[in-house]
Amino acid sequence: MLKNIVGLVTGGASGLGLATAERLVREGGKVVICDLSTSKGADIAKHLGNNAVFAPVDVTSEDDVKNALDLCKIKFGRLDAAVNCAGITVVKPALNTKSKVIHTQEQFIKVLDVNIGGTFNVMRLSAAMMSENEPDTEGCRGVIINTASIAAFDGKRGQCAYSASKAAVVGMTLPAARDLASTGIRVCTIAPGYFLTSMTEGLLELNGGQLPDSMQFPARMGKPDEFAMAVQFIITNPMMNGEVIRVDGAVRMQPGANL
Ligand SMILES: CCCCCCCCCCCCC[C@H](O)CC(=O)SCCNC(=O)CCNC(=O)[C@H](O)C(C)(C)COP(=O)(O)OP(=O)(O)OC[C@H]1O[C@@H](n2cnc3c(N)ncnc32)[C@H](O)[C@@H]1OP(=O)(O)O
Ligand SMILES: NC(=O)c1ccc[n+]([C@@H]2O[C@H](COP(=O)([O-])OP(=O)(O)OC[C@H]3O[C@@H](n4cnc5c(N)ncnc54)[C@H](O)[C@@H]3O)[C@@H](O)[C@H]2O)c1
Repeated sequence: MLKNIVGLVTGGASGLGLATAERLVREGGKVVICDLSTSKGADIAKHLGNNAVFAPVDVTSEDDVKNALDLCKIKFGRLDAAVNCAGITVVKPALNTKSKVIHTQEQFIKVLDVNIGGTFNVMRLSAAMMSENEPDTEGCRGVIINTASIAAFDGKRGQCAYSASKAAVVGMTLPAARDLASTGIRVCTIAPGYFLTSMTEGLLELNGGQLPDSMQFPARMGKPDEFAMAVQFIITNPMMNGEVIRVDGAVRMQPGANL
């Protein structure tokens, strides 16, 4: 149960973030859906009803995130959980050994800016708002959940930028938990494997409809709500802090193309 939990979910208009927003509302909570102004976030919030509101946010923008937190305060009065799902990827070898095309520095930096900078921006500003909460019986004032990827550990060819960004999200988990412990704010990271979202759609087709041999069990793509179940577990378990959890069916990515 997430009754009366007020959450803020970035990337909440699609995929894993959307599933998280839907589960929050379904389980009795409230949610600020943060996503790009070009996303379907407004329609999604309207569909979810009075316990959901949309805030147009680029997670790399301090003003956008501050405006979303102000909206959260006005609409719901507090913030208990921030879930960073917003993220992008670039699939490109540092050097394509066949075409001799070199990965651009701009593309590399852009991925880091959104995936690392955006995550940190939301973490720091959300923590400031959570620190105003009255602590619960455990002394807890809030929880922050970031999204890495198994690519942080098993990066494939073409994933230098993406894997670097997700390894950084992994790397921030413990220091952030240490920074915020005295305020009673917990910080965890989920490292998903293959989940069926718009980010991964077409991957299976590109792979000739074949799942990777390294997929163990269950031998299928994950469902976005199975990610949201992990979010609910972390929110509701006071001992979950400073840890990274792979949610991947024991898959370990191999070097090659696609999956
Ligand atoms: C361009 C579209 C690609 C597919 C789109 C994928 C969308 C990505 C969505 C990711 C979302 C994140 C999901 C989540 O976090 C979990 C994951 O990370 S899922 C994994 C997602 N997959 C990827 O990110 C892509 C992985 N990489 C590739 O698909 C390809 O490597 C490439 C980057 C598209 C480059 O393709 P190619 O240039 O054809 O090179 P290949 O890697 O396929 O190799 C072809 C051939 O050459 C040999 N070779 C290539 N590079 C090297 C090298 N540096 N050294 C030695 N040999 C090399 C390679 O062995 C192959 O030979 P073969 O095996 O065929 O004999
Ligand atoms: N799908 C998977 O298999 C998988 C696996 C591991 C990790 N992840 C990670 O999970 C997160 C969610 O991915 P998804 O699969 O749901 O992808 P998705 O593309 O369906 O959703 C990502 C959302 O983030 C939003 N977004 C992108 N840049 C933004 C920005 N600058 N500001 C605000 N919002 C922004 C997009 O508009 C989109 O709605 C990402 O961080 C991704 O790297 C996904």
